[in-house]
Amino acid sequence: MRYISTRGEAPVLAFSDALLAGLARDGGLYVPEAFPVLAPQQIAALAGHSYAEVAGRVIAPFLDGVFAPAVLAPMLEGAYASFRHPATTPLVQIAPNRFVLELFHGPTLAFKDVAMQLLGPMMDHVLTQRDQRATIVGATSGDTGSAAIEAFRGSDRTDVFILYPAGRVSEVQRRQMTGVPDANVHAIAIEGTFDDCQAHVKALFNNHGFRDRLQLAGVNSINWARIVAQVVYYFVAGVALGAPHRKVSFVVPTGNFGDVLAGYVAKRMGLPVDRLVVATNVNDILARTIATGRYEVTGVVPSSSPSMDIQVSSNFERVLFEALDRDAGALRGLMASLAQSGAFSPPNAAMAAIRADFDAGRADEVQTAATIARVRAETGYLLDPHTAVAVSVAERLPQDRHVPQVVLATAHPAKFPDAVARACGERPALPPHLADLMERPERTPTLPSDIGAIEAYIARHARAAEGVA
Ligand SMILES: Cc1ncc(COP(=O)(O)O)c(C=O)c1O
Ligand SMILES: N[C@@H](CCOP(=O)(O)O)C(=O)O
Repeated sequence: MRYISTRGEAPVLAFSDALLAGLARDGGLYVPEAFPVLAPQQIAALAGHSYAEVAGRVIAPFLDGVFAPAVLAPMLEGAYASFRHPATTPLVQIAPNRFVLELFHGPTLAFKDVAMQLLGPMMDHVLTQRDQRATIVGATSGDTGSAAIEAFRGSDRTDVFILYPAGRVSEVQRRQMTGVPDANVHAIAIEGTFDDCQAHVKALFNNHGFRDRLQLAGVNSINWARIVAQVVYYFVAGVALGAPHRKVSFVVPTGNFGDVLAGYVAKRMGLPVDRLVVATNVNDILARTIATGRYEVTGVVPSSSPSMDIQVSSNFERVLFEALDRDAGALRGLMASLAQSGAFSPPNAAMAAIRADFDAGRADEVQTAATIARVRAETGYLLDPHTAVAVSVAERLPQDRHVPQVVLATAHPAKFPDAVARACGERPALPPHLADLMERPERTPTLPSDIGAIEAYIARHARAAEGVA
């Protein structure tokens, strides 16, 4: 399996290079040359296996044989041993034919751990083989940052620089990043929005001199390995609910489009997915695009689901590439229009292709809070605000009673205690391993939203340019 850029002008890479590359050198995103397909018998045979075993079978076709089976199996076992639930990502029924897929049992209480706990050892393995260091740069609206820090803290091969929007993540999210003492971890507050942070990360990759000197690597969902690792839980949930013999729909709280893209990849790989529902908060660029056919960036509005306070949605580029029949030139045109005017309109045929797989909806702040309160009162289940956005959207869509609907529960409610308390009067407690989080000393510089200042900070603190000691 080789990896090509959505913009068609970057080198074709093997998996191990795509793993370390982050953004492609032409500004595009890496995708596999073709999607591997699992036959119905192979999908049926996933039933009854552990999460790590299913992961091995789903991920293997993407890996180019980079990891020998004797390396990959323990890597996967180790990654998912850090989860606090024996099923890793359990399904919980909350209504007739509606389930939540709990993705938050990892160390930092959000779905990002599912991929990041694997990305850490994968990168470490490749860097060790090459006797190389990397400088990891990432942007976060709250969850990617803590998951990446947890996965890479203390590593001698990597320094981690995470840009987060000052004052726009929850206190728990901030402290999970800033309360980590390891010297290779740098959580940097940026005076701007998540979109600013993400634009800066892309600018760092697009500065090829800086990128090569610091050996930059990315852990956002621009990294294809993040997407692949997330494909696994769609198979796990689908098989548990009857796939390949029965279709399943997924409702996905969405910001950067990485998670729902993983569902699309699962479908392309043969999982019988009926609908993929993109659920947004008031930052609804994706819901608007799917409704109107025009992708138009507006300002980011802070919400009670801050991890989805995103307007420039990176991975939409990957699905657009597919919808354009992989016409990289046409994609470059749309991206040039985005850069120039903050908007583009895909051709009608591309929008029709997108709508063939995706539905979309939005939930505002009142709907989100009301959903948390009502679901708690009616079922006893406590939703986090991101999951509540998706449940609210799911409840307002027509549902096929023959198709089970899975809502992805992307975060533990204890990450957002203030928003949950405002909604239903209860303040969820952090699990024991984070019980002292609020007392841990914080370490976080604040920088202006300025690429020069960010580059200078990273260059001063990264060890990659020095080589391996
Ligand atoms: C809790 C939570 N839910 C949903 C999302 C949206 O996921 P994606 O950006 O993959 O669309 C995020 C951030 O990515 C998140 O942290
Ligand atoms: N919601 C994310 C934003 C970054 O998304 P990613 O999937 O591209 O890493 C966050 O919580 O940081």
